[in-house]
Amino acid sequence: MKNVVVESDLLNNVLSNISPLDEEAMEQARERQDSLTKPRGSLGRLEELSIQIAGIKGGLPSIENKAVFTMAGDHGVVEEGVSAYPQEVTGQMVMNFLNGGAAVNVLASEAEARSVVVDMGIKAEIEHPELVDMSLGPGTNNMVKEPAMSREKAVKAVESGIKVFQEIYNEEKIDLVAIGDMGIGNTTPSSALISCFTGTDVEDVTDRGTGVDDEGYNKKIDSIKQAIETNNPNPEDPFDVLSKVGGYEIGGMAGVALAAASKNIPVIVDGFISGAAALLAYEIEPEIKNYLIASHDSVESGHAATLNHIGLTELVDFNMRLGEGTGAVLVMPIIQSACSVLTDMMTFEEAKVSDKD
Ligand SMILES: Cc1cc2ncn([C@H]3O[C@H](COP(=O)(O)O)[C@@H](O)[C@H]3O)c2cc1C
Ligand SMILES: O=C(O)c1cccnc1
Repeated sequence: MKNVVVESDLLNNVLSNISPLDEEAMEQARERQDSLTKPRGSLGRLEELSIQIAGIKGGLPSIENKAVFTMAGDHGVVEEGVSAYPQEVTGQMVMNFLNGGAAVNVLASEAEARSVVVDMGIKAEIEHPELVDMSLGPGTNNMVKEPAMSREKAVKAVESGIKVFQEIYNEEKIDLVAIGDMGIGNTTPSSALISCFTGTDVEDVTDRGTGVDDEGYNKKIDSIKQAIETNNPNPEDPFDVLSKVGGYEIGGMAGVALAAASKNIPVIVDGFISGAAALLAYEIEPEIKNYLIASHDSVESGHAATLNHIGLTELVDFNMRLGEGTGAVLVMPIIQSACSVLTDMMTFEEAKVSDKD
């Protein structure tokens, strides 16, 4: 673990329960893969995935219950003109999630995954029985002028993600988790976080998000640079970085990921923003790396810096750049297939197929 001072029993308890993968279970899975009726290694990434998940779960994996956590937050920095869309879209999309009309709903339904929608701090006031209210306020401060949030709120954001996960998990066990985001402007703090944690130049981790024009793109780069200069986040201290240039939903997603890993559950990372959250979780506890599965290669160019830094390789590249958890739920059936191959295929001996000499 990094030298992080964490002022939270809840968080420290979760972190202490993120263990190295079960090597024995992985070796057994590897041996079983090699005994199944196929040339060795012929199912490629599916084999690797099944071995990883066997290591996470400590035995032959079976995946039944799946959930996607879509965490929403608003961002003070939108007043700098960094997004192509107006801020009210955040709340409107949260309503859309609750009414089942968004891309993540459709894809989650295909994957038979439960959709959990969390208000981590949006401007709109929404009353809905299905909305999980963890609001830390009506959006962050404008990070160009001041820290996006206090350190207390940064810790609370991660704790809130942990609490949401634990509550849902206690209702019904989950075998596979996806993290997703909603928050107009949130590619801006994501780029800032990624730049700070990976040491990559701001220009190289900043892209066009919802599709800003050249003017918006330049404002975005200037805002990120200014925010980093004004607040001087310490890259060695993940909560300092989150508080100064982050977002509530980014902290929330990191909390969900850490809590899921502490229960031996694989966590599927979606795109750019969810990637920034995974990176934050990794900076808090590097051991989480083994629990992460990168779903897709976001069009947002800076995503590669995140994946390279953690050491992840995406499963698919579908030219997607939406967020919400869409890419993550899309690959759920692939992950499930990987596990089914390991558990349900017959061995050469069982199927009476001749193995190679
Ligand atoms: C209708 C709509 C639905 C979305 N769903 C996810 N995002 C995505 O776009 C936003 C980030 O891009 P930027 O930083 O450029 O604002 C986030 O809300 C992200 O989840 C959406 C954006 C829009 C407009
Ligand atoms: O990769 C993503 O998740 C993404 C990229 C751009 C805008 N919103 C989300």
